[in-house]
Amino acid sequence: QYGYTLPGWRKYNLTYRIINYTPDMARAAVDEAIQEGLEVWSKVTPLKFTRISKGIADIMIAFRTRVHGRCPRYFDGPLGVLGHAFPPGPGLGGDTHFDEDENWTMDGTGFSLFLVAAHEFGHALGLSHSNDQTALMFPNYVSLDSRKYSLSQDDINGIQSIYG
Ligand SMILES: O=C1CC=C(NS(=O)(=O)c2ccc(-c3ccccc3)cc2)CC1=O
Ligand SMILES: [Ca+2]
Ligand SMILES: [Zn+2]
Repeated sequence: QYGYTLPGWRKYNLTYRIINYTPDMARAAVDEAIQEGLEVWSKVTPLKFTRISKGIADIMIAFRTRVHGRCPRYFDGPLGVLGHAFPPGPGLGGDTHFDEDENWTMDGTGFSLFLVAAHEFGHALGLSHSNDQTALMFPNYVSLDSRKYSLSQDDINGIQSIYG
């Protein structure tokens, strides 16, 4: 059963901004992985994501290492934690950071940015972890072939319990 849900966004039109890029992947590949990670959720809810290239977006996306900016959570170097996202809300709410010390790839060798992004965006939309090991919100990374990846019913029940 999906984890209990935090209050979600009180609007369906959300903006996102990619602050910086990882050198591990082509920019276009990063843009695509982020867009697909968001589409996983917008496909099953009334949510709409609009990309902006400057100013403050609801979901600010950045690649960071160790202690970074005014973020209260830190990264731990290669492996371990791959990313973190803040639940819906003003300011840091919704912001999603990826650990730049990881090897981000789309070919299955390193970590799939698409998969980790989809998981983190689940948090940025208000979902917590699920104990259903087939769920995207399961706490442990399973390197599936992200091409044929789809949401589990548990994820869908969870997100629709907030934005149904
Ligand atoms: O709140 C937390 C705390 C710890 C986390 N660990 S992680 O960054 O290594 C991570 C773990 C699992 C995933 C994942 C799980 C299922 C499918 C795809 C990715 C992504 C990131 C991820 C996270 O969002
Ligand atoms: Ca790490
Ligand atoms: Zn952070």
